[in-house]
Amino acid sequence: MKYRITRTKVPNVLRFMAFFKTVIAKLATEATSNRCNPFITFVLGGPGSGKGTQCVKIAETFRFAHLSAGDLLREEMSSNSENGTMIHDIIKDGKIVPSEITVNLLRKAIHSSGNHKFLIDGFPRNEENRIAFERIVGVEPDIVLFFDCPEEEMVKRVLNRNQGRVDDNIDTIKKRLEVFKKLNLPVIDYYSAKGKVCKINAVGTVNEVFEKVKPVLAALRYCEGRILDIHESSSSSSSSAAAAVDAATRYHNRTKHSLTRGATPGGPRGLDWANQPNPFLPSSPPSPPPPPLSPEPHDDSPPLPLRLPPPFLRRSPFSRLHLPPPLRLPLPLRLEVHRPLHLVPPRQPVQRQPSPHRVPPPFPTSSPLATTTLLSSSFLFLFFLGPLLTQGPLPRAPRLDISAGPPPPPISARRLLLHPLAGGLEVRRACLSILQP
Ligand SMILES: Nc1ncnc2c1ncn2[C@@H]1O[C@H](COP(=O)(O)OP(=O)(O)O)[C@@H](O)[C@H]1O
Ligand SMILES: Nc1ccn([C@H]2C[C@H](O)[C@@H](COP(=O)(O)OP(=O)(O)O)O2)c(=O)n1
Repeated sequence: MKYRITRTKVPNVLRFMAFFKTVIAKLATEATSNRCNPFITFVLGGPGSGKGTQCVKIAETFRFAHLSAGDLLREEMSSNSENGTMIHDIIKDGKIVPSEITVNLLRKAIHSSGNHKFLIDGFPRNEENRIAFERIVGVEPDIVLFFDCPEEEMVKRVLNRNQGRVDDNIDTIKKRLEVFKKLNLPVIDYYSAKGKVCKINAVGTVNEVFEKVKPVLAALRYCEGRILDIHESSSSSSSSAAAAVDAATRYHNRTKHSLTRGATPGGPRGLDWANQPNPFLPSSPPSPPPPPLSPEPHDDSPPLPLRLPPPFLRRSPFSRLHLPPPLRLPLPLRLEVHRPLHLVPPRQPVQRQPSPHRVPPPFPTSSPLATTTLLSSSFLFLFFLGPLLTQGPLPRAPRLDISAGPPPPPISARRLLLHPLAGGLEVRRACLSILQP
């Protein structure tokens, strides 16, 4: 069963192309800004667990910017600012400074640092801190390092710290430990549930603990598909392995295999996704063609107007979508787009065989609604309408072939095609017809 799709109003299609270009540009901008997001590591643990000590080593070795919330607050406290006395009193009492103050200090430090990888030490201390950071700075941590240390060890270390801090005394430390258990552990639980916490046993010498930290940081090179420029600056036993990884990373960054370059159409060195192989071609051998459809009942009813909900009707009514007589579409469905599939106009038109897109079985056969959901507007848009309309001149007869297997419950073609389009395909005044050849 074959239907021909023709386009009748070129200016409308141009408008649609402009819209499509805008969408692509927006996606590209988002992708770029994602790449520029800072890499945030929250470093948590009780008072005296060794957060600051380990942060200094991590920052040196892996070139992170180290921002200690406590240090920023102490600086603010001694700068005679209007909040100085308040901060002093809160810290001395072992309590937590209002989030707005701490987060703004952190935000300024992040923006002025010039780095893009941060260790944020001693933050967030409570849920309020966490929520304020997400609201004001607008990012979540990529990972959370949690230094787990027994209480008696923490007390011993704090009392030996000897930095003249107003809160390093036995009375304040007891309160801080209570605050840690009551307010900070729930934050750690929150990030644990999100799979972001890396718990490190903080017992042992400084170097022993650092040996446990190092592999965590080294693994971040490839965190979430991003290649971070995380390199150990000190010589290490694994330096030859690291050098091999670096060489591979540099190679990938130089070539079209780069994960971070050329993601926009017409990118550097002519890398253009449009010229890349069609990623949707099936890798397995094609399955045999489905048996032909059973004969259809004749239907003389006039073509159905395509009803689009507002706001799609704002400018002008959508044109009619001429549908053939009701068609039994047994399952599974197969859509074939007889056009090369590109999302942007190729420099050189590439001739390709039709690319069949199987709607993956098992198809839910019981509910027509479930079926139409699979053929959603974005599906049609991405795989059929969008590519067609951005290709420049259409071929004489672009075809959308719908073929189907033996008949389980019948589904009307009107329902199948109207429902997804009416669901929100944002095409203004495009004029499409589906015609029987
Ligand atoms: N692994 C360790 N073993 C023994 N002492 C440590 C260790 N790590 C840190 N210290 C010492 O304990 C004290 C508290 O460490 P610090 O890094 O300031 O902890 P935090 O930032 O978590 O409060 C410091 O005097 C530090 O030198
Ligand atoms: N997010 C934060 C971090 C620290 N503070 C206050 C309260 C803390 O007891 C002090 C000292 O913090 P700091 O991180 O330097 O303390 P420790 O390194 O855990 O001993 O600062 C805060 O109010 N909010």
